[in-house]
Amino acid sequence: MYQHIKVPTTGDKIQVNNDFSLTVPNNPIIPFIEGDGTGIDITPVMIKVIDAAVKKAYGDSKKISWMEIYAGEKSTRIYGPDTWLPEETLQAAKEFVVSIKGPLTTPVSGGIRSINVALRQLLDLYVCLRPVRYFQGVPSPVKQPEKVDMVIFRENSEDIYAGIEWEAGTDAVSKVINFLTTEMGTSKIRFPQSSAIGIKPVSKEGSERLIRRAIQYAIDHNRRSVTLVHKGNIMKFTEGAFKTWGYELAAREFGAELLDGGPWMKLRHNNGEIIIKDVIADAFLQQILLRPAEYDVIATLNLNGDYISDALAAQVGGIGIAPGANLSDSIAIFEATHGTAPKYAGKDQVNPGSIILSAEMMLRHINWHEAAAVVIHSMERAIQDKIMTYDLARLTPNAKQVSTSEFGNAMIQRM
Ligand SMILES: NC(=O)C1=CN([C@@H]2O[C@H](COP(=O)(O)OP(=O)(O)OC[C@H]3O[C@@H](n4cnc5c(N)ncnc54)[C@H](OP(=O)(O)O)[C@@H]3O)[C@@H](O)[C@H]2O)C=CC1
Ligand SMILES: O=C(O)CCC(=O)C(=O)O
Ligand SMILES: [Mg+2]
Repeated sequence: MYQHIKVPTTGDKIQVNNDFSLTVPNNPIIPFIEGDGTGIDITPVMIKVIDAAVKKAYGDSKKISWMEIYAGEKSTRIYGPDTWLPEETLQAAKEFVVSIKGPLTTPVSGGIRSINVALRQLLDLYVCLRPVRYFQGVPSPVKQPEKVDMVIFRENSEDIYAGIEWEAGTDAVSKVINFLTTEMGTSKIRFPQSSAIGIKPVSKEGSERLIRRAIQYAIDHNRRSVTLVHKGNIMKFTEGAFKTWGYELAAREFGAELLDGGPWMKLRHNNGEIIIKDVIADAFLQQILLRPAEYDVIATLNLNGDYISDALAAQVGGIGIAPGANLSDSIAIFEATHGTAPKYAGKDQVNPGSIILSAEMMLRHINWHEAAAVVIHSMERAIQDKIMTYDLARLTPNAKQVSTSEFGNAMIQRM
C-alpha cells in the first residue's frame, strides 16, 4: 500500500519475464515524476502528446494509465520538508517497471546531493542511454548536423558521481589526507592544508556491464562501431582500465579480433561486422565536431558521458530536443537530458521535445512502435512547418515561435 501515490483503478502492471523481456498489457500503469522548474511545463504536454499518439496508433485498444509519483521539491510539499526521494517512489519504480521523469534540481556546492543520481544508483540503472540524431529543419551551429547519428552509453552508477568527497578544512578531509600521505606514501597533494578530496571508483564489473550493453546494442541495431571514450592517459587505473576491460570483454564474450595488430578490434556477427575502437576524451570532443560521421555507438564513463551528452545535443539543435533513458537489466526510467532550466519555470516557454522524445523511446521500449512512429512523424512535420519553441525559433529565419503547450498541440494536429 502506498501513502500518497494513488494507483489508478484501471490499468495493469508491466511484467518482467525471466529473460528480461517485458509483458505489456494494453492498459499499462506508467509512473511519472513531474519534475522541478520547467518540469511543470513540459511533463503535462508530454502526457497529452503521448496519449494522442497512442490513440492515433491504436484507437481505443491501448491506453496508458499515468500514475504520479513524487521526487524533488514537489515531494517535500507532499511528504514533508526533508523528503526529497520517498521510499515509495523507489518501490513504485520497481513495481511498475517502466517510468518517466522530468528534471530535478540539484544545488551547487552545499545542500542535497542529486536526486537524479540517487534514483540511478538506488535502482542500479547502470546504463544512461542517450541517442543523438538530427531532425531536418532544426537550426544547428555546425554545417552538416545530419552527420551526427550517435548513441551514447554512459556508465550511470559509479565514477565521481558516487559522491565520495570531503570538504576542504574539515576533520574528515584531514584524516583522508593524512592517510594518503602517511599510509599510502602520496606526496602529490599540492596544497594539503586547503584541499578537498574526491574519490573516483571505477570497477571492472561496472565497466563491463555497460560496455556489454553497448556492444549488444550495436549488434542488435546493425551499427558500424563502438567507441570507448576515456581519459586513460591521465587516469590510468580508472579510465585506462575501462578501455582495457572493454577490449578484453569484446574479445572474450563477442569473439572480436585485433584489427591490423590492434588495439582496435573487429567483431563479426550474423548481419555484419563492428569495429571496436577507443579515443581519448579531449580528442573525441574535437573529432565529433570535425569528423562526426566516424562515430556511432559510444561507451563511456559517467562524467565524460555527461559532458558528451550536452555537447552532442548542441550539435543537433540543443538539449531542448535531447532524449534519454536510465536502464537496469529490468527497470527503466526515461528522462530528458536537460535540467530544470529554472529561469523559464512556469512560463510555458521551453521546448518539450526532449521529454517527448524520451517518451518516444519509452514507447519503443514497451514495443509500441506504431505510436512511437506517430510521435516522430508529428515532431518532424511540426519542425518542417517551422513551428518552434524559443530555443529553435531564435535561430531559424521566419519561424513561428510557439509556447511549450502550443508546440504539443501542433504535434497533435499533425498526427
Ligand atoms: N536529469 C536531470 O534532472 C538534470 C538536472 N539538472 C539540474 O537542473 C538545474 C539547472 O541546471 P542548468 O545547468 O541550468 O542546466 P539546464 O539544462 O536546466 O539549462 C541550461 C540551459 O539549457 C537550455 N534548456 C534547458 N532545458 C531546455 C528546454 N526544455 N528547452 C529549451 N532549452 C532548454 C536553456 O538554454 P538558454 O538559456 O540558452 O535558453 C537553459 O538555460 C540544476 O539544479 C541541475 O543540477 C541538470 C541536468 C540534468
Ligand atoms: O543530477 C543533476 O542535477 C545533473 C545530472 C545531469 O547533468 C545529467 O544526468 O545529465
Ligand atoms: Mg547533464
